[in-house]
Amino acid sequence: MFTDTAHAATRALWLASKRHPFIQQLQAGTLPRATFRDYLIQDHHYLLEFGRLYDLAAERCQVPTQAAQLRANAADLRQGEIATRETFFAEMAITPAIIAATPVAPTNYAYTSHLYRSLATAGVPGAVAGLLPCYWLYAEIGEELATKGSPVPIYQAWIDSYTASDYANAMTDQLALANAVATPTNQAALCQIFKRSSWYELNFWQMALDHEQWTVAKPS
Ligand SMILES: Cc1ncc(CN)c(N)n1
Repeated sequence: MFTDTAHAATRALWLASKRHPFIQQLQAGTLPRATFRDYLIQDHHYLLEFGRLYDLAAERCQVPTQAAQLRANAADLRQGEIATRETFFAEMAITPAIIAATPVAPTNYAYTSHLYRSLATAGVPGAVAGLLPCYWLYAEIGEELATKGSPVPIYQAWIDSYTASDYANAMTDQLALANAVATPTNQAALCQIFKRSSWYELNFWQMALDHEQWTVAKPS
């Protein structure tokens, strides 16, 4: 199955994400609040693009049941993960104006661009493969962190949001969709896309930890 192959091919990258200092500090409660705040702002930009990708993939999808699932995924994302973050934003004094004034950081821009590229070059299966590590890796990180928890309530709430049953159900549907769109012909390309998304997931933690900025000048 495609998901087994992709998961096996990215084991080392995923382990690096699970052991990343951002995750370790979040679990220990030592992650600076300013770092988490910046992560939330960048991640909001990311999640908006994620929803748009689902919409675009749904528009292009020729299989009605899969198109319906992609549309449902977009709705679930907006009513679930994106909506959940509103309580975090209130606690961290993150306003729509602050989000709008914060440029998308280079790694975030590159990751979301990779997702659009995956749709452009490998169609709906490419988008599905590119989006899958986002769900799946966070579910695994949430599961691992849940066993220890975090002493900081907002970090614990973040962990809880990835172990909630609706997130787990969405995960199962994503895996089934990925296996449905994979074929012997496209599987190698999908695996490459999945791997690259996994690499960007790892770099996203580092981006947040570094408060990454455009080094020369922000493109307008
Ligand atoms: C970058 C990133 N990757 C994954 C997730 C979990 N949906 C997220 N919120 N942000």
